[in-house]
Amino acid sequence: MLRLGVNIDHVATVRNARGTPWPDPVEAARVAEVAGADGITAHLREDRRHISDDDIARLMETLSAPLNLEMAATPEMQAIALRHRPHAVCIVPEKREERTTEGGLDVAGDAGRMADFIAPLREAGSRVSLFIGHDPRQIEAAAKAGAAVVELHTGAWCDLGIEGRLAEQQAELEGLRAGASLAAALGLEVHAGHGLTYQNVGPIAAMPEVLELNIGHFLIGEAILRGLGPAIAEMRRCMDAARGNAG
Ligand SMILES: CC(=O)[C@@H](O)[C@H](O)COP(=O)(O)O
Ligand SMILES: NCC(=O)COP(=O)(O)O
Repeated sequence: MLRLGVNIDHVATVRNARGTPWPDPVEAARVAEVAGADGITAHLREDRRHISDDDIARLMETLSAPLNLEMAATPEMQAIALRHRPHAVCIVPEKREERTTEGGLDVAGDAGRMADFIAPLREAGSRVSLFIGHDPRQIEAAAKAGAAVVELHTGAWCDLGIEGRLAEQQAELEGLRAGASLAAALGLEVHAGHGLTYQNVGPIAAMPEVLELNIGHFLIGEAILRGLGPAIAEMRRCMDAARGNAG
């Protein structure tokens, strides 16, 4: 079964554009759960541009589905994760000036620090995931650092499709396939996400090693047009069709 984690960050983006309490990402999480999301993902950025500390506290209080807290590898974020002990913590690279998460973590170049950062989170009971590209060096380093999961960054695959660079997109897909297979062989659970849409989710969902997709920006955009529940149902249909278990 391929799980769908719904990322609610950009409900908070709309809320924060006006400084009102609405739309509430926690209410969006509740709607997503009812619509069949297997989990909720929220990225608490250091600059708090969308999800806030209070959102994380309320998600922890009210959510039945597992929460996947995305965060940078900083002492501040580690303390927040240790206080809340979410089901999963996904460590992502973060740059203040970026529009969205660019590339994956450099685990190989920072192996000791990453292992030290992961250990207390794991001891606190959170499943630790590292958001990385498909470079074999990074996957091997993630396994050595003690991660339970790797989430493969699908952003480049998605962007190459938008730009019509189809040969390069195919090469990127081959890299993701090889990465998924290596990660599973090393005993890591494999997730994928970033930039996924109804149109491009198929080849990623079809990879047998991938057990979870985290999808946000596109789904929240679709929710404006057709409602969050129907948008999630359509994404689930696309995922199931690609996985070969369409009803
Ligand atoms: C880590 C990741 O891929 C997503 O959580 C994404 O970062 C959503 O947040 P932004 O759109 O602010 O990058
Ligand atoms: N980790 C990826 C994620 O949570 C959602 O990314 P996006 O669909 O908002 O690009």
